[in-house]
Amino acid sequence: MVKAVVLGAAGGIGQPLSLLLKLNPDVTELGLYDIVNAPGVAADLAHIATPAKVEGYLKDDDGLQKVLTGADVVVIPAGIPRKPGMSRDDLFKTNAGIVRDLATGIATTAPNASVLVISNPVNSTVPIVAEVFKKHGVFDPKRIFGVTTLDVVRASTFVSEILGDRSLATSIAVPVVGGHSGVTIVPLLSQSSHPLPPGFGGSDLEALVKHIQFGGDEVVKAKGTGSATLSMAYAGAEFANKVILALKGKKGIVAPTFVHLAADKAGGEALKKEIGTDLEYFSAPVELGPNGVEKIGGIGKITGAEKALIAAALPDLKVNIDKGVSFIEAPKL
Ligand SMILES: NC(=O)c1ccc[n+]([C@@H]2O[C@H](COP(=O)([O-])OP(=O)(O)OC[C@H]3O[C@@H](n4cnc5c(N)ncnc54)[C@H](O)[C@@H]3O)[C@@H](O)[C@H]2O)c1
Ligand SMILES: O=C(O)C[C@H](O)C(=O)O
Repeated sequence: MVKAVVLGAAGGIGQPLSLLLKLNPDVTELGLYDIVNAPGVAADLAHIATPAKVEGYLKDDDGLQKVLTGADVVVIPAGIPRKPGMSRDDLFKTNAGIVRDLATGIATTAPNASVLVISNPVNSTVPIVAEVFKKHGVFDPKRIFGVTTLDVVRASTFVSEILGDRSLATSIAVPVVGGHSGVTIVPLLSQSSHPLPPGFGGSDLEALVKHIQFGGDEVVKAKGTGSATLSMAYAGAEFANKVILALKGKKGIVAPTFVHLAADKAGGEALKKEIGTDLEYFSAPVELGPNGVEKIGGIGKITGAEKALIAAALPDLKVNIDKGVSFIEAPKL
């Protein structure tokens, strides 16, 4: 029995993500919440012949509390998206408050749920959720995840294009570490499961790295009115389905995700040493388990250029993380 909940379920990401979660046969209950249209989206999805019972709620009549009751996995795509010319950080002033309020609802009604944060800026919204949980005395770093899967999906797709075989895209795995914005997105292409062609390097490699780091900007520019929704729904469902499988006891599932490094003390400390930082959050390959984060993996062998990319990511990451933490200012634990 798994209850999955989507907060922001009527939005551009929320609707296709809810559809994909409805298709997961392990989901027995699907709770949808939004400030608009969630009951309608729920009524529509409820007719799909898969096991999940679907319910939709609005803010009135304690909708947030109702949807979160009994939740095992809560995915948050609530909040405004970018328009051309905006950075993800420009979304902070609107989305920080939205995420804080939703996290407060989770902390009080479903403190043991795994929380998957999609709302941008992820590098700041994940610390916001953590600080809210600390304030309520229910902080468990093993259960709070920043969803960076779209960067991994983009890396697989773009590498398959370079290899000239798109059919490989679903089997190509490239670890993407750091965070989820611009230069904090660090693809470790030297560790691609399918190596790049011999001689691929120099400006071609730099262009590929930029394509992955700024893939989100490309979509924002092409759409003109918002950001990636369909590819994000795909990526969000892929990550949520992994979390659900691990929750149900499947072993050995590893995925990059932005986590508090105390989620695995030994792994987190080793990672900090490896990358030379005292940051509390980083996206790293994480082994998932029934209680959330099982193990934080290291970076492993990387090239000099990749070391430089990690070093370039750290200052921005620190600014983003500090901004999220100070927005809530929980008492230090
Ligand atoms: N992590 C990632 O890789 C990634 C990728 C794409 C988009 N995003 C982010 O996801 C967020 C959503 O993007 P979108 O395109 O779906 O936006 P959208 O505007 O289409 O949908 C957002 C939804 O959130 C709802 N909402 C707003 N305030 C709410 C609240 N307090 N409670 C519940 N619901 C609320 C809105 O009513 C709307 O339905 C944005 O912040 C965007 O930047 C993240
Ligand atoms: O680019 C954005 O603002 C949305 C998202 O973070 C993405 O990477 O597509």
